[in-house]
Amino acid sequence: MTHDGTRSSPGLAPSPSLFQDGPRLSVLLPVPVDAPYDYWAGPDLATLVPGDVVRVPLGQRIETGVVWGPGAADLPDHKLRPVLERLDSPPLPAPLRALVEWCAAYTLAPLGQVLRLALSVPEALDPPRPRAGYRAAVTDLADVPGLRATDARRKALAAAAGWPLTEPPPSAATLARRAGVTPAVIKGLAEAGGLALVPVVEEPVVPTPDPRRPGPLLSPDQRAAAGRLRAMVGAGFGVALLEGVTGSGKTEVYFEAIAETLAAGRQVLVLLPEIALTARWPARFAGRFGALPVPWHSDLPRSQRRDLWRAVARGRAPVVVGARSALFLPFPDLGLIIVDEEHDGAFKQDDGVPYNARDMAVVRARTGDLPVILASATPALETVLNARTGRYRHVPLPRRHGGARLPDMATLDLRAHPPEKWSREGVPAQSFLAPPLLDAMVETLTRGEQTLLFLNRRGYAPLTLCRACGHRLHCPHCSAWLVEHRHRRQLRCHHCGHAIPTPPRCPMCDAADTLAACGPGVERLAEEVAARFPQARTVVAASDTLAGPASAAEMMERIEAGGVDIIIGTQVMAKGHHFPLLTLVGVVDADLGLSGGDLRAAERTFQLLHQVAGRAGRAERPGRVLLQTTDPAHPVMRALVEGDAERFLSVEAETRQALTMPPFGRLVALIVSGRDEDAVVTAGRALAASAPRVAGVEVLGPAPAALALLRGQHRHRLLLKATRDVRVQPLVRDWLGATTLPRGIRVRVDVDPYGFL
Ligand SMILES: Nc1ncnc2c1ncn2[C@@H]1O[C@H](COP(=O)(O)OP(=O)(O)OP(=O)(O)O)[C@@H](O)[C@H]1O
Ligand SMILES: [Zn+2]
Repeated sequence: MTHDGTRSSPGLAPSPSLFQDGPRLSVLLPVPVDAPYDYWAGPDLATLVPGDVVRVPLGQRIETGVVWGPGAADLPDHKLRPVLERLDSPPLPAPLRALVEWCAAYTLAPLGQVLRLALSVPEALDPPRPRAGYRAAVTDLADVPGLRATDARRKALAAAAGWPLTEPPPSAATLARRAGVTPAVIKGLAEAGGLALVPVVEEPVVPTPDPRRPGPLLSPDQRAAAGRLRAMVGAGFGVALLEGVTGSGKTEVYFEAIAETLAAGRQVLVLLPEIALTARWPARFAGRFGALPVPWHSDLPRSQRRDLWRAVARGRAPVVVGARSALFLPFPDLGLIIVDEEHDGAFKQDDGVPYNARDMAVVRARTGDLPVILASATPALETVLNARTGRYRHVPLPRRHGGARLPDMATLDLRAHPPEKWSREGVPAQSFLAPPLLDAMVETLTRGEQTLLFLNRRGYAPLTLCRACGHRLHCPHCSAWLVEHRHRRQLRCHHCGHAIPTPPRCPMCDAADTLAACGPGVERLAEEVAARFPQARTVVAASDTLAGPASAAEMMERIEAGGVDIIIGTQVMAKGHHFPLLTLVGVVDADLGLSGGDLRAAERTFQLLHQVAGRAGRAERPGRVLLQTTDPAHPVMRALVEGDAERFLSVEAETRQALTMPPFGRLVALIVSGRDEDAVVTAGRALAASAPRVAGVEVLGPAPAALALLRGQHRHRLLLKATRDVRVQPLVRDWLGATTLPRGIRVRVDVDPYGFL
């Protein structure tokens, strides 16, 4: 992991005048190419500078690209094609171009493909299309020849004449509403010449947060932390790890650094995992600064993204809060980056360019010479080590705000306390809640407090099995079981989305009524809770049961206001939320994330469960957490119960060091995929045979990937493991460059792989 600020960044060297050697320059196109192409600028375009957005011919097409630098001169003059035009968009800022270069060099993705992340909304580069506005063309209707002065027309003209000059001329609909007439009246009057049609280019209105609004009174701990973060603003590149226990007020503290940056007139970027579902963050920000931040994520409508992209590029968006892709927005004057929940795996992008937004945020901070704050209650091991070695400033918040205590954690051994069946219409049904957890739920309900049952599994049951023949229903395109979603009466693949209606008979042996659900998902848990606590107000919160950000926010408000007794939730409930009445957290299957060969399985489970536990007892009432497990002695369970993150991380670090695993070593995964399994195996073996033989480098595999079949593609994996001093990128580049792949076979490179799918 190299998000440590040690490598030099390409592209930051001052670019010489582009036209030193004649009007030749290079243009990078957002297509999968490794380098920019040369073009000729012509006398009209002699003022082009790097970053300018231009249109150029490419083959038979016209493409939009970015002026990257002087030409490479590897093409004779007469073959050069001309730049067609420069678009009226601010140049892509130099620090962003440097990030694009860095990201491509690090991830080995084609340079043009990374540029595409920065030009994610191409229509934002087109000149904004004007809309029709109407203003009065006459002072009196009598001045319009041949027009009958009706009451409606009079009202329309009066409304247009009275429109404030400080505001853009209104649309037909707006003016009609103001005048109390139909839009047809407005249009008719315009045709007759009583109103003039004017083109109006409307800039989206981005509200301005006010940094001078007073924040809450900070505790001495918080004040000290905020002071250190404030001091970093304006002082150039620096990384701080803001490590605060759950409920310690990390958000309030980094808000102070945001205030400092805004007061200096610079922009702020806040990266959050799963933005759509943490809809409370913008409201909280607005509470502090009196205006909403600009949101950025893939669920926004395209037209809105176009407007926001433009606003950011023109420096008119003071604060952007977004998912990882917000990192590639063209901020002209970024002054601070915050990565909240920095340990979250959602910052790693798995398809397209496989980058980790947390690491790239550090790179962006360096290319822009600005500070970045990584906030977490359970920072990633690599971040902790960077803080320990002093590479990052460590800013701790050791206590919960307002004297709230951290919750009491205990394991609940499922072998000693097996769940007891409950009765569904007289038929015994399997239970997933052990008696001590049920007792705790009863106590909590009696006190009028809330329970969160945490189970990180969507749907009704993760596996459906035929009791007659033993057949397991799996996805035809993936090596994965189909997950039952009982509400929708479907079985779905959570990897490719394949869905079938729940079959009435076994598709293998055709027996009727033999298909049985195995294991719990949140829907199945909800069924048990409804039967055992019929009076309780229960909600299920999972990414597929929340209809969108608005309904998620509505549910969170209801929970906060005490309108819910029992919450059954997946990881969307794990972080960020602050529910004062929530005092009991039951983790239904604490062992769930620990199986599988994932390098970070233990670390991730620890982080996730710690986060979930942190939802309990955040206000006056103390909280309690019960972890249902079959292995209470597991180091993760012990670290959680003993509240000893430090020791857990030390053990984890020792283990990884012994195995030269990240962050003590480097990993690059190569996924070989194709429709024909034999061809995939052969290509995998050929790659292994030509693997680099260098000291400190080891190549493992090929072996079937954990998802050996995904969307109909067979997948085998090779893993290159190297000591930290090895620069893996040139090795992998040469290795793949020397290999010719048979048709239909693809190799996907993933530097610092996260998921081990
Ligand atoms: N100084 C303060 N004055 C008033 N309220 C505060 C103060 N500090 C924190 N709080 C409140 O305490 C709660 C927890 O704070 P916050 O959400 O910032 O903590 P956090 O460390 O980000 O929590 P987590 O990591 O668990 O999400 C919030 O409701 C916040 O408004
Ligand atoms: Zn599938």
